Amino acid sequence: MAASPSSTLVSPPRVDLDGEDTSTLVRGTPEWLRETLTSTAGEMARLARVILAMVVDGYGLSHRSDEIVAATDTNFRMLRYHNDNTRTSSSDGQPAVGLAAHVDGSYLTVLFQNDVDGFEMRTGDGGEWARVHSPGPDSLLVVAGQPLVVSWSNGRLHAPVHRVAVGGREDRLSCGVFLLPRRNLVVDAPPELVTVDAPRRFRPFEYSDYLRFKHAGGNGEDVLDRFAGI
Ligand SMILES: O=C(O)CCC(=O)C(=O)O
Ligand SMILES: [Fe+2]
Repeated sequence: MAASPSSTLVSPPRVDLDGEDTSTLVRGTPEWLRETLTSTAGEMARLARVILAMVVDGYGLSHRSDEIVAATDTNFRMLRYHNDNTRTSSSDGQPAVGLAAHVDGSYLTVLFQNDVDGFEMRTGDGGEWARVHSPGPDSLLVVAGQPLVVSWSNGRLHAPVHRVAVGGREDRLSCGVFLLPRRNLVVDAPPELVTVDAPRRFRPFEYSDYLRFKHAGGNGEDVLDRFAGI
């Protein structure tokens, strides 16, 4: 059996960067770190919005990008995966897992990590796990989430199943900005992306309803199809 995620994952509450109070981000941390975290999180959120606008533009919908980007929220999360050499792998040969396999419920997620790899994506439909090696400290990883698959690509983009494997010599540290549709936004494919050759793949839904369903219905790749697939 792989180790339970909760035994290795230190997950502070997510922080709403667009809300009034970001103090929970850094409660009890020194001023210099507070400033670093706040500005890092803010820049990552800005980048996430630029990338969303690029995706929207890329589908020929640049006239909509301001409106789409304005209807987003972000939150920031810091994660520490404790090194534990005793659990390098489980009895079935699988690596110990620090964060269980899931798909993201954000439009997109921008991740930054220290030099301890562990992020893995499942290739194709239920295929092998592939380790994503960080090319260096100047790099960020961008992961598409399910709302992006629905609304800004009508199924053309893929939201990968991913997880974090642990077992190295040092702790893995990562932080991520999650760019989310506003809770009451209706997530839907724009008419421009629905054609005879590419019929509508998902029914429109309110984002908060999707989140509720996802939290109750698990993290599997099929959540979106079960919830809104046509
Ligand atoms: O910590 C990581 O590298 C991945 C985190 C992640 O996938 C998530 O929080 O959704
Ligand atoms: Fe994720």
